[in-house]
Amino acid sequence: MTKHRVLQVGPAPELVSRHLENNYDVFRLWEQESALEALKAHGLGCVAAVTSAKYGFRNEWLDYLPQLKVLSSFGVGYDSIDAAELQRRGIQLGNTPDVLNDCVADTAMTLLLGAARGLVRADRFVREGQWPRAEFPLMRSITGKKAGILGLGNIGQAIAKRLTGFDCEIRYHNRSEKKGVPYRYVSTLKELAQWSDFLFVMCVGGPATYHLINDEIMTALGPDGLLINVSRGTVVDEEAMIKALREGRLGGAALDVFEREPYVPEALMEMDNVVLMPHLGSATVETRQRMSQRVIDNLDAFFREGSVLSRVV
Ligand SMILES: O=C(O)C(=O)CO
Repeated sequence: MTKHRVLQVGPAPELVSRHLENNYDVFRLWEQESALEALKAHGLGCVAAVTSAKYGFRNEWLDYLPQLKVLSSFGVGYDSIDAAELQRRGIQLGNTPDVLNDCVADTAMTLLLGAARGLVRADRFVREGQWPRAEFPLMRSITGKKAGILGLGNIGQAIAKRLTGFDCEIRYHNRSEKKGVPYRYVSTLKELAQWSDFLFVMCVGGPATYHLINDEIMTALGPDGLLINVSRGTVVDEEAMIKALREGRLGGAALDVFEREPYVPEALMEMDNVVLMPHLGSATVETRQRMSQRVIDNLDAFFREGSVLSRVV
């Protein structure tokens, strides 16, 4: 039986790459000198493509992929892919939701605990031999505090569940109120920020949420407030955040995502009240294994049954 031709946009985890090599006729786009030229020459036969939230997918490629029927993407976020354009062309898009909820929520808690209690600073303090000579500053308690969540989807709810264990009071803001959740809805983001000690950003990325966290929101969160972002860097106005942190209008920031990854502004690296992670939200062996399997299952299900399992469009 002839194998379906699959366009692989970027390097993938071993499990995915091995499955593709064993079951499909793979065209490895990232190894080509010019993606567009390569697609002009070889795109015609590709019926499927595999990418990730990180590598995304460019609309300009679609003109050279007339037989493309399905795109399977590694990651829950798809702001780097134009889902509406795929839908318009009748191309299915599959992603990897749910299998990473707990892991991303754990990352959010790691950032909260690390930032509020000064873990990174304290580690540096010990390693640099400062302990015998100096007093480490008092940090902030977590238990019983007010936690706001922007975006109470499945991951937001997994964060809320963890915060409950710390006796935190939880409120949230979404585009609309969510039925059947035990947390209070706040109708404006500014009001939520004003109320919160910690504000978790867990909404989707893309144009609809671009710079939702702006100067006004950070000022509302205030000089003792902590901003935690595990969604997309584009949701936070990075320049405004740096200014607010510098001027003491925002207490601190704990960030897994940035506006121009992997570039992180120098100004943030110099700040003691900032904790930085290189987009590791779902980066554990167990979770990446489950995400890899979903990428494979989405693709195989399409060819077996005509529909991906986790369908975006
Ligand atoms: O899956 C995604 O989109 C992520 O960014 C996980 O960190």
